[in-house]
Amino acid sequence: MTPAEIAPKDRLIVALDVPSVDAAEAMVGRLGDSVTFYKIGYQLAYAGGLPLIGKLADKGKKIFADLKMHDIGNTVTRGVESVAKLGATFVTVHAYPQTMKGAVEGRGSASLKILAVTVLTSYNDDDLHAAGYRLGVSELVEARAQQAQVLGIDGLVSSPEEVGSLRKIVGHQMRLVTPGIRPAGSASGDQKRIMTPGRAISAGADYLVVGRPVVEAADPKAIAESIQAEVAQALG
Ligand SMILES: O=c1ccn([C@@H]2O[C@H](COP(=O)(O)O)[C@@H](O)[C@H]2O)c(=O)[nH]1
Repeated sequence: MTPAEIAPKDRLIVALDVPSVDAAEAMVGRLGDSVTFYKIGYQLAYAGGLPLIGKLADKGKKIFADLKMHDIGNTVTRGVESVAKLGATFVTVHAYPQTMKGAVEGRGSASLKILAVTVLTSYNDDDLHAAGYRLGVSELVEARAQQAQVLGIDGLVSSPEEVGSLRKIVGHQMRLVTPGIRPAGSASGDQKRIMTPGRAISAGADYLVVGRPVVEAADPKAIAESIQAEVAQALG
């Protein structure tokens, strides 16, 4: 599927950042047919949420397993081989060369797509320097994107702020998936590189990941639908 063929509604990925499988199933029930794509990350995965991948996939939903793997190459390869059997559409690894190489090997010819997390959206230049990096956010994101492309990674996770420069590097061959999305007026929380849904799509993002603004809303379905409407408007 080319990016242009992705329906506006399918571009919203709701992060099921909730404490239990029961809470996740209740949220999916409240969102109903409005939301087609879900992300399962640390909070739910470590609360027994991995079997939900197959369960939701059987109901026609797409699942992004945001496991952010990072280990020695062989362990990543074997981990990705296991995830490939769960029914997820995307899985994340951190964008380190050995890790990405191991992940591509583990994916083999499976339909699972590997996304490399470039620089977490809660980081700015100061955070990177404090962690011992010489490069700033934009330089590190670009360097990692180039490595990811050479290694055969399917897509990149970055903030929407980097999407314009990433498109110039990777063209339309790789999916660009952006957390750090905040509808106008919503709290940024710990996110430091943020954008509204409409601006992120106009910048060239393929998918938007939204957690707290949806799952902590009084009416999650209404917020999800308003984000999808903003996406559709930005796509024209
Ligand atoms: O760089 C990254 C990579 C992953 N995430 C994940 O996305 C969601 C965002 O949730 P919000 O509540 O909308 O901030 C969350 O699950 C993160 O683990 C990210 O934010 N940044």
